[in-house]
Amino acid sequence: MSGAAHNDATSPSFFSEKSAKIFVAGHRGLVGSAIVRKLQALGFANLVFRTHAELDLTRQNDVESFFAAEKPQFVILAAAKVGGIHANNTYPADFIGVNLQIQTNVIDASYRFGVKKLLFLGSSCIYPKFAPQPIPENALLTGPLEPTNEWYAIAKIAGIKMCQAYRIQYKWDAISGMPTNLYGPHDNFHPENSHVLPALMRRFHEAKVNGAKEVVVWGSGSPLREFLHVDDLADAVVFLMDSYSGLEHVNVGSGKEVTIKELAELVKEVVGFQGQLVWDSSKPDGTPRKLMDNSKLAGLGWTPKISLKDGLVGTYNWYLDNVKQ
Ligand SMILES: NC(=O)C1=CN([C@@H]2O[C@H](COP(=O)(O)OP(=O)(O)OC[C@H]3O[C@@H](n4cnc5c(N)ncnc54)[C@H](OP(=O)(O)O)[C@@H]3O)[C@@H](O)[C@H]2O)C=CC1
Ligand SMILES: C[C@H]1O[C@H](OP(=O)(O)OP(=O)(O)OC[C@H]2O[C@@H](n3cnc4c(=O)[nH]c(N)nc43)[C@H](O)[C@@H]2O)[C@@H](O)[C@@H](O)C1=O
Repeated sequence: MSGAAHNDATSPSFFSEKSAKIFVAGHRGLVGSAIVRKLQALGFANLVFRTHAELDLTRQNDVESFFAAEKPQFVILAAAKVGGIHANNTYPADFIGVNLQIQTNVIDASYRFGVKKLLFLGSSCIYPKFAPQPIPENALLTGPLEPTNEWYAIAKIAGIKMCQAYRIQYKWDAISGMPTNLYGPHDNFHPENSHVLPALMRRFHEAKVNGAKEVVVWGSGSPLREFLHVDDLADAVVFLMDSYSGLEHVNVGSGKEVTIKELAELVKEVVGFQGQLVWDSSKPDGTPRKLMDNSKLAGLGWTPKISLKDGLVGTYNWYLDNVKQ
């Protein structure tokens, strides 16, 4: 599917609108907080936020009242029900239901209350479990999904399609970015419900301070994952807000993959844990590989900057300053 045929729904340069009102939904999360840092660093001075407690985005009437009162000009949708493989597998109703509600309410209200441009965030899990590697954007809907995250993936696919439908029917500038696995400051370090990287960072840190000899790591260690620092993702998001107005979603990745075993060894080294890894094969591996084809974004002129090693060191320093007890 080509975006070019529907490139008629465009906005003036995002970067030239530094005083425009921008709603960053999910501004306290991993991604939302990085986008806020990036926008502030670029000089955007009219950002609007609501915490989950102030505005539950699953509540349609409250979302509409917010848009009617605030009338944002741009929306970056980084609010979602998010979690790692265990959370996705354990709470399927939340992952499909909450995400469909949030994105439907925010996308529809954005259109109806005059937002110029919206960016929706999906995830690399939208692609079939056995998609060609690296995965091009047009692999979407070409095969069965990975069962551990199909509920979340279906919601995210619906979000992409809703943006496309509003773009086609209303000539409205809604775009979608598909990030790979992310990490960085303000990640969720929950022992069970988080993603692998923060989970291991916490587990190795706690083992180091408690003098434990072993740390348990889930699965076989053989799955491959592509990791991108969230500050690179935020840079890509503002780049897309400025440079892209197409129908098709855009992959956002680092282009580099590691096995979970290699990741575990790297996190162990950064944290300084001296003991052994023990593999818990009762836990699911999930999809075997999901390296994204980033050539579309590279062709538009964007590439990532932060290496996994540098990103891990920075994230561990942030963890030491902000999370550990
Ligand atoms: N983390 C990752 O590896 C990846 C993330 N993404 C995408 O990036 C986006 C952001 O993810 P990430 O930052 O990691 O997630 P986080 O869980 O860190 O942040 C999500 C944010 O959404 C808010 N939120 C959740 N539910 C509601 C609600 N009902 N009403 C209002 N706010 C709500 C949360 O607030 P509260 O905590 O108070 O509930 C939180 O601030 C998501 O769309 C996700 O799919 C894509 C690929 C990978
Ligand atoms: C971003 C992405 O995130 C999720 O998909 P995932 O990539 O499978 O995510 P994950 O980070 O949880 O696991 C990656 C791998 O790592 C292994 N693993 C080892 N030890 C731990 C561990 O301690 N915790 C976790 N969570 N995983 C571990 C784990 O068994 C798996 O093989 C989706 O739900 C999906 O919806 C999505 O979009």
